[in-house]
Amino acid sequence: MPASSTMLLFPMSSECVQRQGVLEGTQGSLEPNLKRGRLLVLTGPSGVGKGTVVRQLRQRHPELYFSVSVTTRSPRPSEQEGVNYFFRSREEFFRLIEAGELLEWAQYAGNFYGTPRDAVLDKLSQGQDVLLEIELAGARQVSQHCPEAIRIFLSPPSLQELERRIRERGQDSEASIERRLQQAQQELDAQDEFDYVIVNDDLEQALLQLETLLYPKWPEPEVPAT
Ligand SMILES: Nc1nc2c(ncn2[C@@H]2O[C@H](COP(=O)(O)OP(=O)(O)O)[C@@H](O)[C@H]2O)c(=O)[nH]1
Ligand SMILES: Nc1ncnc2c1ncn2[C@@H]1O[C@H](COP(=O)(O)OP(=O)(O)O)[C@@H](O)[C@H]1O
Repeated sequence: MPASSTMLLFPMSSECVQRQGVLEGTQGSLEPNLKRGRLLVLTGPSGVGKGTVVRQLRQRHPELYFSVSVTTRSPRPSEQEGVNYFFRSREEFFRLIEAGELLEWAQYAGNFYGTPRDAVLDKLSQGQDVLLEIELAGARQVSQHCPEAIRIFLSPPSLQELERRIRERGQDSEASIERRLQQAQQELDAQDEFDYVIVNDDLEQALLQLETLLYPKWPEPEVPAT
């Protein structure tokens, strides 16, 4: 597994924000010095622990806006409408695509998933950091539109452990588990495209790495000796 890369974080600036101005009809009227939020993209194979990491991160950083996606997948017993996803019919999902209401969308393991555009762009323009937890094809679309997005790949310690986690979670049918595992290798092969790779072996360590890269503590200025 590749180690975490050491690229610096970039502030939100160009295309994504310009598109935002165009889309919202606000270009030119935006406060030039308004601090933009950062767009953070978390990707990784099913079962690696994205949801677990995101839950913990949100508890520690309630100021982070988590984008709730739209999906055509049926809710799992533990999931709630509007909290985990907006669960919609395929017809409604395709209507959202047609209406340009999704920032990105993709098909994954037989279902469709997409990011509601307006909420994300509103929060960014208000200076709030936004977190997307999305799969590979969606992450690639975001990279094209918003090259400043900070892309993080969560990787498992091994494929065996990945399978163990998906099975232990006990939320998916056997067919759905098979589809997710088939997809996993393709996703792992693409991890070098990301700005950072974090291996989720020990959960606390992975969270710490994620927090360190998202919220780096700048060195205190040295106090001159008197
Ligand atoms: N492209 C895209 N992928 C999404 C979106 N929301 C969730 N996903 C991804 O879809 C995949 C399947 O999600 P889900 O059915 O919840 O399964 P899980 O990852 O096994 O918990 C995961 O990789 C999610 O990160 C979205 O809005 N857009
Ligand atoms: N570091 C870890 N070590 C062991 N188990 C983990 C770890 N991170 C997550 N899990 C477990 O793995 C399973 C899948 O995690 P989940 O967050 O649902 O993955 P994803 O959202 O990526 O599909 C869950 O049962 C979760 O408790």
